[in-house]
Amino acid sequence: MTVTAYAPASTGNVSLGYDILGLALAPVSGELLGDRVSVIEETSVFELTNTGRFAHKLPEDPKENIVYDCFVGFKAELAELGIDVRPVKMQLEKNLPIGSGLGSSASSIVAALAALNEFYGKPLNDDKLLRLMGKLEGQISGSIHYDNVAPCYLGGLQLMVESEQCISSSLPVFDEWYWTICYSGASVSTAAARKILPQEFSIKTTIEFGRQLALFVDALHKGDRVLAASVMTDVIAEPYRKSLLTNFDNARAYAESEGSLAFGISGSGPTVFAVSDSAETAEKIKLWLEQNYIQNENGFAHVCKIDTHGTKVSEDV
Ligand SMILES: Nc1ncnc2c1ncn2[C@@H]1O[C@H](COP(=O)(O)OP(=O)(O)OP(=O)(O)O)[C@@H](O)[C@H]1O
Ligand SMILES: N[C@@H](CCO)C(=O)O
Repeated sequence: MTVTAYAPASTGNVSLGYDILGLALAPVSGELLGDRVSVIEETSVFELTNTGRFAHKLPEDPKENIVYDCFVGFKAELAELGIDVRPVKMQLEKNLPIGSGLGSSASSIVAALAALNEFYGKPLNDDKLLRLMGKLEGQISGSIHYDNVAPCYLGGLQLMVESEQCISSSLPVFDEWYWTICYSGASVSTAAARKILPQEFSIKTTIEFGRQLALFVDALHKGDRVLAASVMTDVIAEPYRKSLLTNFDNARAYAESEGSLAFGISGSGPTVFAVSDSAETAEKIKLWLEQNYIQNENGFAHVCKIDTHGTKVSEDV
């Protein structure tokens, strides 16, 4: 029986929470914005076929696809439980662009592991799966960060806890907020965008980062949208990364002139996001970004809400 998992796009950092905050995205149009991975059947040799809009951007060798590493990692975890996993035939529908800032590798990893786990009767619990997802994401970006895999798998707005007991905790969200996202069509390597950041920050920046994050979480729990929006600025990555993004300052200036509540880089970019409290403003910003931020035929924009469901697994998706 074929098992298919859909894992949504995600925004890491959310400006103010570098590596600590992430949220899952669902276009209000109802379109899917995420990868789908199917486990079709057991076979004698591992097989992977790629379909979808961005399949042609994937490595040609299936063994260089992160989905293969997911299979290898999953097999090793099950071996520790005394369960033997035979090679499988898998399919990846690659709907998210690579190096987009939308958690593209995370989406493939999460969908692959969720589908494998379901196919084998759920031998791994959420915690084990999340730790494995983080490890595989770290393999690609150079260091483990859960701010894409956790919201992608669990849905909602997630705060990275990373304790022995728990990887991630779900935060309250504002249903009134719209998240306009726009991918320019360029590719930014997450590993490279991490390398350009300083290894140390001043005490002033450190205090500002902590203050903002604390106030944001407090504001979410109090339901104070004005306070939450007022601290959504990025003192860690944006000052260094924005030079990688063509037309970033103009895009921010336009979004702010239209009354957006916050504007920033999604993950390591080049996707940007704007938060608005009306569908009309969100659509207006989307239109401007489509006309002025997109650079080539690979780009796109969506008005989204937070995807509170996360990964969906089904035997007949
Ligand atoms: N299924 C896959 N999906 C995405 N990238 C993959 C996949 N398999 C292998 N890769 C490789 O992993 C690397 C992903 O790079 P990177 O981490 O910069 O992109 P990303 O995860 O798509 O970024 P982002 O999180 O910003 O969307 C690329 O070198 C790509 O070729
Ligand atoms: N927190 C990660 C997200 C990458 O999508 C980073 O900004 O490098």
